[in-house]
Amino acid sequence: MSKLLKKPVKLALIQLASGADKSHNLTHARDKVLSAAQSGAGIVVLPECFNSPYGCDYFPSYAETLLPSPPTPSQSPSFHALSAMAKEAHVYLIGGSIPELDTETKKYYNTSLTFGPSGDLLATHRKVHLFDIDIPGKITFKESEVLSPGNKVTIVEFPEYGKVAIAICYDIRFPELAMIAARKGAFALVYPGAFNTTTGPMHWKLLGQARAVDNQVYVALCSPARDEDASYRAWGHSLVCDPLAEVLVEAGEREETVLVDLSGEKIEESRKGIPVYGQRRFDVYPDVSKGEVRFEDEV
Ligand SMILES: O=C(O)CCC(=O)C(=O)O
Repeated sequence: MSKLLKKPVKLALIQLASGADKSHNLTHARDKVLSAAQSGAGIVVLPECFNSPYGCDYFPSYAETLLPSPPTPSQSPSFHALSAMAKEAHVYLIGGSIPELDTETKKYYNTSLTFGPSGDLLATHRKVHLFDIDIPGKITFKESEVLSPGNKVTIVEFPEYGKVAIAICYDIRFPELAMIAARKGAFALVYPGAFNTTTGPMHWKLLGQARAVDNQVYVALCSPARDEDASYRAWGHSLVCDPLAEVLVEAGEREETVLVDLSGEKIEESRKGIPVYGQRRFDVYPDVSKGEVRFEDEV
């Protein structure tokens, strides 16, 4: 048995086409999750903001309340839909992300919910690094105008398989999160994300491969499908890199589900062949996974 990934598993990334109608987005996601499970997937991933269009203008009107947990169905229809689809499909479901409103603090977050095959909530990740960029003439985006950042590293244990790290989109640009998760024993880093037609071609695949080669783990990036009429045009190209940073599977721009088999042996082989994993010089520089790392939400 592999140390990190207890048994092989099929991973599905659903490059979902979402629109303005939330309840349609939820039923559409359910259909896709069920069909991924029918194709043999044990772990299924949805994209960032899978229940809404993506953009600062949309966060408040689509936001749902998650706390105290569990929320009621009227506080969070997406929580209940995700829980039900995980249970019905009997999969581990990394439910992309949804806009969240904490009614106590009045703060909005970009939040990912992960459910187990019994429909139980396993993890919540609020996007830690907000997408604030300004490339003149190309793209200016300031999530921090509306959203607040999360404040923890998220690693979730899937009892049948092992540990998976979850972070959202822009979080992938910060290698520390990935390094910490890999050194804490994650076999995969999963990023629901919605890059765009400027930074997508520049960095999407490169960042997936970079996090994989640095950490010798699987890396999965799951985008929404591109909507040419939307104010924010997602890059698409959902992909999975193996621990040698080879891209195993890559979607196009439209709605599509990509499936790939993950095996623990592949992680161990890659680490045996190129043993950087055990050659680090923590006498020369610090190990970011040690010391001040927050794994729990600050209340
Ligand atoms: O980092 C990028 O280029 C895109 C990030 C993004 O779209 C996001 O965080 O939602």
